[in-house]
Amino acid sequence: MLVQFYKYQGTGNDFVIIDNRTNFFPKEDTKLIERLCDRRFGIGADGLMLLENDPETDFKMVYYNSDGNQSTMCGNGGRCLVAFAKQLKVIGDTTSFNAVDGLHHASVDKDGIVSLQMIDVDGIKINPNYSFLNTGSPHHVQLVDDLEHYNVKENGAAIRYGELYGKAGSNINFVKKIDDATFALRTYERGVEDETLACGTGATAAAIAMNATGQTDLTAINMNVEGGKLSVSFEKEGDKYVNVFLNGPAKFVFEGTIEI
Ligand SMILES: N[C@H](CCC[C@H](N)C(=O)O)C(=O)O
Repeated sequence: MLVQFYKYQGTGNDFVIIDNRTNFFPKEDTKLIERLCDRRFGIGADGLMLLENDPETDFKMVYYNSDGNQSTMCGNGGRCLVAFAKQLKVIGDTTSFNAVDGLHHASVDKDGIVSLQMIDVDGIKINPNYSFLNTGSPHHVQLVDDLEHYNVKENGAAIRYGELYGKAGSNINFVKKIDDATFALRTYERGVEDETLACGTGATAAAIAMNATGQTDLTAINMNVEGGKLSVSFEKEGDKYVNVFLNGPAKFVFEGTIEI
């Protein structure tokens, strides 16, 4: 079967997107999804998303990591899917959609910046050398001095597969403070099993963790990632973080067809 696909990227976190509103796609075929994400034998991407119909909202988001397994929420993927839905004229400049972690609202501004509301965050675990929180996906966050030269893949894999996070694992974020309003971030992503150029739920987790651990008192924070610039804003309600938004570009790269 010949399938139309669309390639999007959000600050270098890249995705294959397929319009699956007719429910034709073989969602259980892990090997197929892994091949479509393979950068030599397939299209190449950090993840694959299906746009599907949803009875309550504009659409449903289904997300798979490049290992072919369905996974938890993808922030950059969610932003790219909103841009795709706008391209398809499924939505205008604002939308509500359902994803694995529930209902999301989003908007697209005149410059194509997509602002995605993330889930509320509470129950942050703060340890002396790292924090752990869930922003739709699980994230370990730790400060690193020489982030530029840090071996993210080796050190990230060691923590992700170590005793801290058991079978489920976690995404691993390494952060460096630039100033009170800006942090640099590099992320080892679970399910990609490598560093990605950006991680949206990771940027969200890092920004909240920097506030929760007193690195900054600000609630609107710039996150400089390898693939560009994201920003995160939120409000504190006691120990909870609400009205959490992940903002940044989400760009169409190319479209094509592929035999599956
Ligand atoms: N790899 C993540 C999901 C994608 C997260 C990332 N691409 C984002 O933008 O949030 C996980 O399995 O927890």
